[in-house]
Amino acid sequence: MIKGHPLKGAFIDFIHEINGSTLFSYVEKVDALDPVRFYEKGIKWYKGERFYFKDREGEMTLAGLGSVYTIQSGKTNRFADVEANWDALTKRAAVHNPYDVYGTGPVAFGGFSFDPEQQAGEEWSRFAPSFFYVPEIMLTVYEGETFVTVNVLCDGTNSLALFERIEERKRWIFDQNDKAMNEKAVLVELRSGDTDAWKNSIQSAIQSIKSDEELKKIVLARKITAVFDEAIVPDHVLRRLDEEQPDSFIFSIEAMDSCFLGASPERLVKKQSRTLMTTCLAGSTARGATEEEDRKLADALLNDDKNRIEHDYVVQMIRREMQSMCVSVTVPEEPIIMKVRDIQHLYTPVTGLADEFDSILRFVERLHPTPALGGLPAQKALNVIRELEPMDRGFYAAPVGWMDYRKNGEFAVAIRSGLIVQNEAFLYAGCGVVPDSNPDTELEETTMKLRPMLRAIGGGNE
Ligand SMILES: C=C(O[C@@H]1C=C(C(=O)O)C=C[C@H]1O)C(=O)O
Ligand SMILES: [Mg+2]
Repeated sequence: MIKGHPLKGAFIDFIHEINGSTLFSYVEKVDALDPVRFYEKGIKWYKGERFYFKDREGEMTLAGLGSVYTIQSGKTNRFADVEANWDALTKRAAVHNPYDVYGTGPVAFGGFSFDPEQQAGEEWSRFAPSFFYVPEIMLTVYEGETFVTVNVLCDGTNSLALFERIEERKRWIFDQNDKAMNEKAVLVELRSGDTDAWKNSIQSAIQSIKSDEELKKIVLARKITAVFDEAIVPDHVLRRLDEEQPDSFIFSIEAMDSCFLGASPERLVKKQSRTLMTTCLAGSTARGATEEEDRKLADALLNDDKNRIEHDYVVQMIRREMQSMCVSVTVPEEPIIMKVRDIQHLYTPVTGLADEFDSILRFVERLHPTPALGGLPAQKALNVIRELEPMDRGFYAAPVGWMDYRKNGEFAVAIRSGLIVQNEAFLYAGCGVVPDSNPDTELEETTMKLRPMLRAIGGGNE
């Protein structure tokens, strides 16, 4: 800690008293700094250990650098294990947070894989069935104000030198005015996979639904691979997503040499004190070239039986789960339209009131996967997905986000996303299959959903 820092005395007392490793966390209010720039600058010391998360309303952004503490779990019991691990750390932490603003103080960022029972794909080797880390330095922008949180994991042996090092890095990040990086890898090949085989799997899913009275919907996804001439710099992709998709969640999570990132329109769940927000998002159509065409497409979507059914299964499940966990739940009668740059969706926002001390993870566990990404009922749909999808979804379509030391936090559904490993990018898109699905139309829908990531990595469709 630098000389004269107001928390120096508190820190010295703290390191003398601790027994085992304990978190010392402090929050300061700082001048505004572009959070993408903060993330980019962090590459100097924290490459492979950075995250970014911006909500779709633009109300809050988090950017984290470094990893002072990691939480991972096995395939089973993962929500309870993560919760217990995080609780144990935060209960003993010394937190100096005079601001008490949402998203400041100790935060763990990460997520859960879509389906831990899916056969592990090599490209996802850096991502455990659940994977979270606590940053060393984190920037929070909340309603226009900027805060920085510093987390130090003290084990009784580290000294003030560790604080000095972090403070020095922090100062460099805020002071140094270096230029943004802008060189760019060139796309050499786009592998779309076997689209005929994929359409056959849609047909098989339709058959599965028709032959099982209980099974209503299955979401199937596909993966494309973009190969570049040299290593892709994920920072460039993040910056482009942030600029090109102002109405989406923007997220990025680095895990050593891999980076998973995307621009998702879909909130899984947000908890702020007693208030819960979640989203039913399913049913899709294109954007129009003119305002009038755009409106016509939206009207057609609102009145289309196939898409309304696809959407309604999501509403049914989310309403049921939320009612079982909340004291009150509000679900609008009819969906509205959500528009993002390349696509429009049927959208039903859901809110609820729960106990302040309920954990965000309880909601994540109960809601994931919603029928927007898995199907209805979830377990049966997952069995069909395991059988028909020849890939590991990894963190695609899964909960990605953050939780704080007060059981609050927010998770997006990590769609419109891709995994970057060296010079390859794996991009994913899926669609909701119901008996009236048409394989050609579903293929087109997934192509449309791939566009934001393709544009951001520089793979055409500007
Ligand atoms: C599965 C994806 O998107 C989901 C499927 C939708 C649909 O089938 O209409 C719409 C929104 C998302 O909930 C994806 O983007 O990969
Ligand atoms: Mg659809």
